Amino acid sequence: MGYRFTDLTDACHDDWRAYLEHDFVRQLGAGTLDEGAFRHYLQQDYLFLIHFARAYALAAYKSRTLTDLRQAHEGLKAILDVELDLHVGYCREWGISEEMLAELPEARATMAYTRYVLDTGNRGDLLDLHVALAPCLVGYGEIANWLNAQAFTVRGETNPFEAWIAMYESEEFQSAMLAELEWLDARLAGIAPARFAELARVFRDATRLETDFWQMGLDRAI
Ligand SMILES: Cc1ncc(C[n+]2csc(CCO)c2C)c(N)n1
Repeated sequence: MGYRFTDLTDACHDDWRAYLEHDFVRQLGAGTLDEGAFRHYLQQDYLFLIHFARAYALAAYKSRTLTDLRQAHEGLKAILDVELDLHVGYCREWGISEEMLAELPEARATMAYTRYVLDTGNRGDLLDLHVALAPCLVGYGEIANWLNAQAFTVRGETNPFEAWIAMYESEEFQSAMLAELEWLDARLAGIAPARFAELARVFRDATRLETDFWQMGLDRAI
């Protein structure tokens, strides 16, 4: 019997749901999230994205096939050439200047999560690294879909966080998420139970660090 991505979420069901359904996410969907908390999250997310780009560079280094090397290169380019600019533009709309972003102190939750991902990729292989990144890549797509299914979610102009939800429900983002799921399902299909247990631990750790990232936003913690 082969493993698949859903076996990772099943193996840490409560942690996975706690991340997807966090108060930060609920308040964002309802449009009631404190704007200062959202601004704090956006600022730390800028630092997160920079380390995420480094993780793609590590994925390039860890690649054993030209296909994986190209995929990592595309991911790195997408963040450096497109997503960071979009994020800086979005921050500007929320009153956060590029100068402020350049001066930001890094919150402990940001450090913990991003360095955990990089360390997991460093000591492990490309699959370890992808599994450490999966709560980020797959989780945000699932969060947008989950929010859309909740009665409390407010869509449209009246929700100040409409653009955030729209970004992660977009066809472009959802198809990137599906491509990642396909990649993971193909690799997980051939592994032994002991290897699955290692990966399930990585996935659970990274999921809990995503939850801490939401909490850091809510608490405006540094
Ligand atoms: C804490 C945190 N976790 C996940 C994401 C989502 N995200 C960041 S980079 C990326 C892949 C490249 O598009 C995705 C899905 C985020 N923004 N912040």
